[in-house]
Amino acid sequence: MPSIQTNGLTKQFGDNMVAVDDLTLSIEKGEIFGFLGPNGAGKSTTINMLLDFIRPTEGSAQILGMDAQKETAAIRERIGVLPEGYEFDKYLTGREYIEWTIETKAADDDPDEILDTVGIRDDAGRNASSYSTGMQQRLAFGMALVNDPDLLILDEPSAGLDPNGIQRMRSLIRDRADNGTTVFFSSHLLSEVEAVCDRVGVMSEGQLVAMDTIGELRKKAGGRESIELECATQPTTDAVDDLTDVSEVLIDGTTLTAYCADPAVKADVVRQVDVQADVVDIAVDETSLEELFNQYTSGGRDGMAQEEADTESTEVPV
Ligand SMILES: Nc1ncnc2c1ncn2[C@@H]1O[C@H](COP(=O)(O)OP(=O)(O)OP(=O)(O)O)[C@@H](O)[C@H]1O
Repeated sequence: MPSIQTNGLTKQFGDNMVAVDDLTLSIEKGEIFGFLGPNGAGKSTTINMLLDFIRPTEGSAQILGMDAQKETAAIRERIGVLPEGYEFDKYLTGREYIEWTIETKAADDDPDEILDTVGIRDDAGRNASSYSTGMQQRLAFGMALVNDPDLLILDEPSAGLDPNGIQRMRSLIRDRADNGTTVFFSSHLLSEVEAVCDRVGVMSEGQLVAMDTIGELRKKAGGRESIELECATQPTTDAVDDLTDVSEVLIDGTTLTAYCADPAVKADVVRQVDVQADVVDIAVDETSLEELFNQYTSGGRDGMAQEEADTESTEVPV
């Protein structure tokens, strides 16, 4: 049984805004799934439907085998949620928030242990509203960990965290997943996702345009490599115009950058440019995560993104 299963999940706001469009995905127990996408891609709307904060226009979602709309109370008992921008009021301390969550979930966690785990025990007696953004994020994460949930749903978990906090969050996520907890988290931080996720889904304009491991996404994106040549004189694009596997050429002064669809063409690029402008230095770069992300999200339902969407939709178990 998948921990999260959605079938054709769709949310339309008003007449024109389709925030989530026909989303079908399946996330297995113990998996760490990164839900990626630029601002406005539909990540939070999806999470809000999974949590029954808003109702889908069409489609359905099951959480831990239960209907997300009909069995909300039973689901809440078994999941931990870190919402985006949790707002703490000025009446409760950090410890009281953890104690309140333990009570609400009828759990038997030790508040100090959780405060220690997320690194805010020393500040537990202070009003949570006076915490820095990162400390509030740690506290909200601590609340999500109460009752050792079977599924953690985290909306932008590293928002506001310093490098130490991000590191702690990553290792906690890994630990929990190793113990069988499923983790679903949204992020627009590609490095974050690559560091911790088993698999990612990429959203763009409400649609799931790709779903795979980062390594596979990189491969499917063409594994585009760039080669940067520093020349003695200014090169022109003529030197590489005839090479079909060069997808793009940029010239900046005496530097020529060629993007190669097939890595094997790099040697030809060097040879041709050397004849024309005398190559003095060479640097090679794999597709950066940033570029990869742009390739998947800039095309929307057109171009490569569409091909990926079509491929992926046949692979999604329903
Ligand atoms: N209540 C609403 N009414 C109308 N439009 C909405 C509503 N909520 C979200 N939207 C729109 O739906 C789209 C998806 O928004 P959503 O918040 O799900 O994106 P997101 O991927 O979580 O973005 P971010 O990374 O910025 O949080 C956006 O265009 C947003 O403006």
